[in-house]
Amino acid sequence: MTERTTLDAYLTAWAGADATRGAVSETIHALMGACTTIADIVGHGALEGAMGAATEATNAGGDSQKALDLRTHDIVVAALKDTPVARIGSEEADDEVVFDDARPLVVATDPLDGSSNIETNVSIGTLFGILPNTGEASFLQPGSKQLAAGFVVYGPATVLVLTVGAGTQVFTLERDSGDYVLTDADVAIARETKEYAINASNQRHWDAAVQGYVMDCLAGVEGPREKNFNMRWVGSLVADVFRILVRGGVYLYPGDDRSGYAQGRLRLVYECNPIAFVCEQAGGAATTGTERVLDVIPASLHVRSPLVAGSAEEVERVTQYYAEPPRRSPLFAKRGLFLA
Ligand SMILES: O=P(O)(O)OC[C@H]1O[C@](O)(COP(=O)(O)O)[C@@H](O)[C@@H]1O
Ligand SMILES: [Mg+2]
Ligand SMILES: [Mg+2]
Repeated sequence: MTERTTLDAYLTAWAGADATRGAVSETIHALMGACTTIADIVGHGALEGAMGAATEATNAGGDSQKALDLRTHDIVVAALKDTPVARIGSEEADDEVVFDDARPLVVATDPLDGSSNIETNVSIGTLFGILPNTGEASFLQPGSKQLAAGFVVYGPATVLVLTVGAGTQVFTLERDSGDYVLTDADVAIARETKEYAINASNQRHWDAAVQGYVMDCLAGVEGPREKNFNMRWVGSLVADVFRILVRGGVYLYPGDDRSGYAQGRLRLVYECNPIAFVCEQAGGAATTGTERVLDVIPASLHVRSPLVAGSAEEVERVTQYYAEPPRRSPLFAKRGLFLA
């Protein structure tokens, strides 16, 4: 990269004299202050104490909250207190945090994504979506109304994946200066892929469409896809999607027949929508299986949604399994895999 572009320079150029864009820029700047603090905490690992320890508390989704879930929520809230943000909708608070409804924006956030990976020294992250403040129903706007969205991955490097609706950009935290430096401009997700990501331990609970899709991937060159697939599953949405931005792939968290999982595990407003916006702006796609994620009207702040996101052709292919009656590949019929 010949020219060094910082996040602040990028946002200043994008915002120009536009007041709304200025407010969005200020909000992203404040969010990144929080994320740098979180990156520092995460980077200390066990020296910070038991970050992955379960607390007594549970969130609206029924997950038991870890110490770092609560700490990161507090850090994000504190960082946005004196910004253009009127309200925060966070995974870790049942109710919205309301600052001042005269302000123009609201922020939806999953302050700590990948909670089950905290203790394992595997990448975790923070997701956010910024919406116009429309009052009490602000978080019930579809994801297509997001003014900006993205996520930070706390991995070997701390990276910010950001879209302000003008492509998807990757910035890397330069630890010495504290700057987020543009390291991959206008990311393009490969349209085709031979790699998928799904929690295969739930296979017996999947619907027929996902059963059929994965079965045909597993059939490899001898199957209907006529190519061998690889599988990767980090178990942190942010890390799995970052890999997809880098080398293509598709992430699936479908609904399944476990109790409470009819709409999958992920939350629409602060997980699926930011991912969908980032993927679409990188030339990829995101669907529930039957509907574009960004078109879904959220029933509530914490509502769940199935998610299939990543390489455009592969996402489209998954939607075909939902649209057409599932079939069994001859290979699987012969070998009896997955069959009752
Ligand atoms: O291991 P599971 O239960 O299938 O769920 C994994 C998924 O759940 C999540 O951890 C949900 O996010 P949280 O950690 O914010 O609850 C995703 O990051 C991940 O992809
Ligand atoms: Mg999450
Ligand atoms: Mg979380």
